Amino acid sequence: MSKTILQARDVTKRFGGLVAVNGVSFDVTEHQVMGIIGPNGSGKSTMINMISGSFAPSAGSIQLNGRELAGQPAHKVARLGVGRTFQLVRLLPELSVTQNVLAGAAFGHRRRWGPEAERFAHTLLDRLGLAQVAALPVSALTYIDTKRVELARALAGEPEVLLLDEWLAGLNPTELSTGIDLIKSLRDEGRTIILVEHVMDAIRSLCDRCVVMSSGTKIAEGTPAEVLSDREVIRAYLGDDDA
Ligand SMILES: Nc1ncnc2c1ncn2[C@@H]1O[C@H](COP(=O)(O)OP(=O)(O)OP(=O)(O)O)[C@@H](O)[C@H]1O
Repeated sequence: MSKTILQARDVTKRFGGLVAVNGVSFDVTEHQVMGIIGPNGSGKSTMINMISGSFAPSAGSIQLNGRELAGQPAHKVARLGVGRTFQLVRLLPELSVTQNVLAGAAFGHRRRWGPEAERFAHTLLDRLGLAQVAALPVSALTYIDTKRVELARALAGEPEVLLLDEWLAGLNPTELSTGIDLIKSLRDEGRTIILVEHVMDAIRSLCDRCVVMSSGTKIAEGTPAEVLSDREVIRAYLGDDDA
């Protein structure tokens, strides 16, 4: 049986009177790609932000390999083994691609500095198709390349779990198929990934399992085929009249 890497139990987040995430539980096993899907405002990003330590849960537990993440600050969570990309790219635009990736290596799960970090960064840049632009400032890159750098920065810390928050958003159809292939190649390497995504083709082709959220609550969990044919899920996406 596969080993559970991340365990979320009864996780709740309140913003004042609003319950953005309401008692959500799920497990992610080693080498699994878990999708968190649901309509706009259903609590997906809030869930990711709690796993990565950007927000402390109001209640519940999130464990990585048995260690509690809930309430830990983001830099500690990164050290413990959670790497992430952001919905809106967060890089240091004036620094070069390589320097951004080195920052990821220094502050990630397995700390690396100096020549060792440089070697590792260059391997990653090659791997992600960024070797040609390694010396350029991030501000000079195309949009998909900034997304690649975000991924390289997250991978440079060698996370045990990689969180992708709408990494494919904003890509044109050609870039989208390149982006899906890139995430597929990460999956094929055996990485453990949690991704929030709206692109259904990506969910179908990338995810082993999905958690579906609606109004902060988990309404379904299963393979993409199972959840996308679930009546309650269809109702949540399309509204009552269409279900
Ligand atoms: N920092 C915050 N303060 C107050 N309310 C927030 C905050 N962050 C999120 N919310 C609210 O929590 C709810 C869930 O938002 P969240 O961004 O998690 O949804 P989502 O499923 O990721 O949406 P989308 O698909 O549009 O990105 C929304 O009602 C949102 O307005």
